[in-house]
Amino acid sequence: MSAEPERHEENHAALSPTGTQDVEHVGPVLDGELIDDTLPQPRTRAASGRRTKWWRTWCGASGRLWRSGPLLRARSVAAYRARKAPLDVVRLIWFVLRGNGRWLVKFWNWATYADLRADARRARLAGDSEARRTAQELIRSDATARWAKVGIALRRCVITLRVAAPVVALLWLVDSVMDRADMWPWLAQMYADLTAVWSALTVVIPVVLVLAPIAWAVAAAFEGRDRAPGAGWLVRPDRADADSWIDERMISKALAHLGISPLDRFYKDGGELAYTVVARKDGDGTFAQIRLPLGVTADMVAARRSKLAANLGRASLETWPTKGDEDGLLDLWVADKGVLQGGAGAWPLVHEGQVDVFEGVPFGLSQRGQVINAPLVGVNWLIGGRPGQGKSAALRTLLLGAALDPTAELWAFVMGESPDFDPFAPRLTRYRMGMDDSVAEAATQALADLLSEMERRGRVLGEQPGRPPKVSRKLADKRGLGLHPLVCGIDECHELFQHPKYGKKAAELAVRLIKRGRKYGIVLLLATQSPTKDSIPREITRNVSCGVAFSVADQVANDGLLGSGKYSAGIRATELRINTDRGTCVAVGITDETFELVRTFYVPFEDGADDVTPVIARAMELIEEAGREIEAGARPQIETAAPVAVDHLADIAAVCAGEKRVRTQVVLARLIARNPEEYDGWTLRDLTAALAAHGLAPAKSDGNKVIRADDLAAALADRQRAGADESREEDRDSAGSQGLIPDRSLTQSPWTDQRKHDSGTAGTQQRDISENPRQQGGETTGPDSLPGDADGS
Ligand SMILES: Nc1ncnc2c1ncn2[C@@H]1O[C@H](COP(=O)(O)OP(=O)(O)OP(=O)(O)O)[C@@H](O)[C@H]1O
Repeated sequence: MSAEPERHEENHAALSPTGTQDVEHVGPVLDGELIDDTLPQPRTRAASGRRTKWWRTWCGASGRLWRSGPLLRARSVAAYRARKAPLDVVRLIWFVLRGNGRWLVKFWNWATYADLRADARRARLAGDSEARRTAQELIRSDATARWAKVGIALRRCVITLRVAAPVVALLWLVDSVMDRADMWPWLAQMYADLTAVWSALTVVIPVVLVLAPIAWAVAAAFEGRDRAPGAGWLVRPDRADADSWIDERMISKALAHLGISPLDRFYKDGGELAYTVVARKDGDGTFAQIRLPLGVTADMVAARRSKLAANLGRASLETWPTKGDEDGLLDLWVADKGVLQGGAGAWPLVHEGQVDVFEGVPFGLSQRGQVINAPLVGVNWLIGGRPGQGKSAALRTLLLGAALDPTAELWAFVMGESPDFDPFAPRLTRYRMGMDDSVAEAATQALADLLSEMERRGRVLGEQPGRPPKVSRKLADKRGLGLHPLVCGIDECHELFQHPKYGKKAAELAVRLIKRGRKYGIVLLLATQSPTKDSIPREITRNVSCGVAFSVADQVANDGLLGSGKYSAGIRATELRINTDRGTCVAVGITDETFELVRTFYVPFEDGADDVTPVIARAMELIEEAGREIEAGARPQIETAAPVAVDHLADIAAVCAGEKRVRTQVVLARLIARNPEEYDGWTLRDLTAALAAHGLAPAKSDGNKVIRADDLAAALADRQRAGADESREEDRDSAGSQGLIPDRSLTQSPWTDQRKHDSGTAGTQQRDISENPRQQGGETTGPDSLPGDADGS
């Protein structure tokens, strides 16, 4: 405290000038302002606040950018390259040296005709004097030609020198004796140009002298590089699987160590593989297509799949070397590590949605991670694999999809005691489950009925305008025709085909159906544990369009399900591990790809989890909304489902009556007015097709398309004549037995069968449709007639 006044005085003393006592001395006066820092300082604070805010934003943005994906990748690649730099430099030097070495060898081989000499040597060892002489003559003639070329080149140099030297000497002489100002202007100009050229050369030559060795080194490094194709800089160290990331280099390396001798020779000779499709991301993996060198086929690579998988750092299941369009083209798809272990997720239609079976049913995820909409109409399916790997679940998914199409009719037969399809009962027109003979009999009868139905459908199709070759959505929607999709699933079908009493017949019927039913909207879905030639007829395995193999034990089962030759082509369900890969299958025919590795959707129905019943409930609602129902009484019989065929030609003639020619649009309008049920929805195309069926075509009149009354009259007369001839023929052949007499059971209509089975197996009472099949020990509780319209149309 006492120190303060003293310091004050000292300050005063320091400020007082000497000798002036009575003047009050103060320090220098400074202009200032009293600032009360307790008061707010708005402007300064706001400005600095803005600066801070801006700074924070900038820091945040640059931080985000710094941590962003591309920069992170660029940084990690840069850091990786920096770490590798010393090694890279050493490698580069080695490449340059090796490149020069390779050039030397090439030059030596060229200069000494090493290749021709080798030919001559081989010929001598083989005792082929003719070949040896040819090689020696080639060496001689080549040497003569080569020296001749050298001679010509030398002569040209000498001539050039001879002409150029005197000119240069003369120019130098003139320039040294004459002043440029005294020269003719053109001569002076020429000297000026020459000087300019010379100055340019003095600049360019040193640059070239510096660049040439660099270019030489680059070219030598290129020549001396590792011969495995694929760019090393593609390595992505930031990836978790950087050690096994797939690019051309990795693939080439992996192929080089398969132990295929022609491939090894190819690499030894410095060959480089040609990639017709470079490695690129394809769904959940990488795809590349490689043209294999001489002597190597895709099958040879496929046969060494596990070695290839090991070389690529993958599991066998993740490595798919298959034959491309040609034997020498290798299609290679390699899954991202571990990706196939995840399931396909929930079935997309489990909670909502409807299906058009003509468009397909969501079946699973392909190896590319895309949803596969599996075709149903126009194909047949054979699903197989070891027990408990997902066959029934896959069949159930397909049938569930079909159930969500209100126009589809579903039949199901389970040749064993399994409740897998019980929840379908309300939606099934026929359903039998069990191991007894009656189930085999019912299934065989169903196949026979399907065959009869197929024949009926063939006739109905033949009567349609333009004779369409197959059932389309449009035709399937025409209620009265009875051409709706009819899907019949048989689980554990080997039990049926091996049945001592019905097996042979069932197999025969199934083969006929598979061969011919596709066009008529009749689909057979077969599932089996045992796809051998004894349990499934060869003709079935040969003719099904969609083959699905879950984990199978051997090549026989594999090819039985997927088609012969598939195993050797690398399409192998044997690689699927039992239980581990449950629900994953190899499928052919379900897309345009040669094969698909499918993780199938799973709709649970086990251990108290039941997602199937709600879907079936929805399917029933859809049927109701569409005005259809599955009830025996309201169903039309198959045989009578086809309406009385409408005579299109007669109708057209009728609407044109009294007029010489009528425009096609007018004819169409009149047809619709005459019989809307038949002609509503017809287009000019349908009309043209209906005419074409009788050899007619619209004519042109004043730029319009017309139908001429004369043409119609002639066509009607022709038809009448042909009809008369036909009936005469029939009279002659009164036995009416041309062609094969179909088996009796084939002539029975499904309806007849349904009526028969309405009462269940022999001795049982007719069941109420609300009965539970389980209570019946596998009896059908489903309604047993075809879906149709509520109105019975
Ligand atoms: N796609 C799938 N995803 C996940 N799990 C599945 C899948 N498919 C089937 N599973 C599981 O596998 C079990 C067996 O399936 P499923 O009954 O369909 O096999 P299966 O091959 O028909 O057997 P079996 O030949 O004995 O009838 C199912 O209970 C289910 O747990």
